[in-house]
Amino acid sequence: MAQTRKHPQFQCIRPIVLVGMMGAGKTTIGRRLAPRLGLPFYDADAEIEKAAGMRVGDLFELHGEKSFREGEAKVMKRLLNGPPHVLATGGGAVTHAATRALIVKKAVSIWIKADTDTVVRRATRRGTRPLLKTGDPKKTIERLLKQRSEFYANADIHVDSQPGPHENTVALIMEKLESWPSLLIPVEDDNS
Ligand SMILES: Nc1ncnc2c1ncn2[C@@H]1O[C@H](COP(=O)(O)OP(=O)(O)O)[C@@H](O)[C@H]1O
Ligand SMILES: O=C(O)C1=C[C@@H](OP(=O)(O)O)[C@@H](O)[C@H](O)C1
Ligand SMILES: [Mg+2]
Repeated sequence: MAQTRKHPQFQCIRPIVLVGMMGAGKTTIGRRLAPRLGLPFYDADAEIEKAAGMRVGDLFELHGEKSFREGEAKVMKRLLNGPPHVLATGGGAVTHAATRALIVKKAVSIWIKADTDTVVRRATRRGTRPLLKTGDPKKTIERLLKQRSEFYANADIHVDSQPGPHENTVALIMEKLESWPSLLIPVEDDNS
């Protein structure tokens, strides 16, 4: 569900897209970042689930990864062609060439990074990631990271997932966005 809070000091004029591996914290951090920017929050997986009327795991099981990727690309296109927002992508969204091009054209992208063991621990916690249900999760993560690193590395901003409260990672991202040219535009204070 989209969440907005008005920010009195600036308007963020481009979508902010979070990329990175499963378990890096895109959904968790994105949800907290959006109100700081006065933007609505969207999670690509949640949007796919809404459109398909089923959970990501069931989509993979019933229709396969290819069909999921098609749905994911459609959702990314719809959101990125809309007004500014914070968008947490699924870890594999960047494997789609048109999606990558759209991110470059429309958004400021942020790669949330975490080491492999951290990613494995976090991503396997709830058993909701179909790609980690079979085989050795660590080997799967290492393989996917090899395939995807060059795409993640193309992100405009790189941020290491911070230890401690989520707010630490949000604060680091805010710092970087504040110095990103022509992104946060000052707005008039109505009361002045
Ligand atoms: N900086 C962090 N420190 C500790 N735990 C985190 C951090 N970021 C995310 N998590 C936890 O890791 C798990 C996966 O996070 P999630 O936001 O779903 O990742 P993603 O969307 O990138 O797959 C969640 O349980 C979340 O609370
Ligand atoms: O890395 C991937 O291919 C996937 C990541 C998941 O999202 P998160 O990155 O939010 O876990 C979800 O889209 C699906 O399970 C596939
Ligand atoms: Mg997520």
